[in-house]
Amino acid sequence: MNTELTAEKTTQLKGQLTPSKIMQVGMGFWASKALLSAVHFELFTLLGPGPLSAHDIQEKLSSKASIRHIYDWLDTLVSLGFLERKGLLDQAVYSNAEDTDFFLDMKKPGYMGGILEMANNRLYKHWMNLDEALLTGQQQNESKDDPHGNMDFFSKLYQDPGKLQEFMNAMSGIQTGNFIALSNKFNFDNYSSLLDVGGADGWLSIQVCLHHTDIQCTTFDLPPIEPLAKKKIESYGLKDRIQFMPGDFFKDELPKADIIVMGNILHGMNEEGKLQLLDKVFKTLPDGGVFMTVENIIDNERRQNTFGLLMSLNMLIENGDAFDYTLDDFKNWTSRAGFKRVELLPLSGPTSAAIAYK
Ligand SMILES: Nc1ncnc2c1ncn2[C@@H]1O[C@H](CSCC[C@H]([NH3+])C(=O)O)[C@@H](O)[C@H]1O
Repeated sequence: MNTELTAEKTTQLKGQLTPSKIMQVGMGFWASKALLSAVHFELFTLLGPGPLSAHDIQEKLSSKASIRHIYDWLDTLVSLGFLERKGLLDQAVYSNAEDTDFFLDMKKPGYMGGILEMANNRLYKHWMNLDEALLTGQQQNESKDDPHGNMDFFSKLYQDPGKLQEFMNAMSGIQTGNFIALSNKFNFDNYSSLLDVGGADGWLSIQVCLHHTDIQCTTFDLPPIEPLAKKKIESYGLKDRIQFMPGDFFKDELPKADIIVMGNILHGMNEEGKLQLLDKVFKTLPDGGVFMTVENIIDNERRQNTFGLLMSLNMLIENGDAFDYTLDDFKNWTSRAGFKRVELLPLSGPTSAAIAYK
């Protein structure tokens, strides 16, 4: 059978094709930025107490843009489902949609906008240089001119207290659902101690302790984090159960624990750094101990987890030669370190816990 496409068939085929997905993704930064600006201006917090008109919003933002453009921005957010609206233009009042009210009102406990604040303030402009990153393999963030890789950019980032706090909030924002899911899904009953390496302000330890009364946690991170972590741990009344230990996971010994967790740590390393940390973790754990990472583990076929794949490109932007990985990769590295078996525990959305048993 002649399988060549005739001119007529090609035209027919093209008739069925539409560029809508290409346009949606290609121009997706418009929609992304409209939402990120709303987070930046705390629009969903402004609307927390109740509906406002476009004029009210313009005034509260001290905006000098035309009211027409304020309508355009707000109605974009309506069309995307992030706002609700009654009436039209000068008769309209705007209110939060259910999800933005829950997750993006800073005055509500479910607020997770930290990651979007950081996306607006840092990642958006660093991603502008993805072309350069793909050609050079070099990181494109604040440490672009002095790159060292393997998460070394933190020493520079943390010199700015605003950026330090913003980064902590971003990490809590992106991981809250995952840490709660991990606390619910993993059986912590057989273990009495947990160490969270690179535990930031202690959010994972807090969630585990809130869900399980018999476990003691240590959260290990760089010294500048200590005051923020202690404050947060105390605010949950957990200072007797969660200890902050300052240190450098490459240079210092890790404290002993039955379970060692790393959330979004291994992906920030090149392969050598990953193997070095895994060796250290294996030596620190007792027999029967457990190691788990909480990351956007890419599916083994590398076709499904778009967010995980994009996160890996984000690691190129942030660290140069660092990358996210599949469960097969994890199995390969952990078995080289000496672990017996691995399993995958899906958490929320694109994130899973990859678990290795000693
Ligand atoms: N060399 C290092 N030693 C200890 N902590 C580090 C080091 N380099 C980076 N970090 C910390 O690693 C964390 C990476 S971000 C991940 C934070 C958290 N585990 C979460 O899942 O949300 C940050 O809190 C950094 O301060």
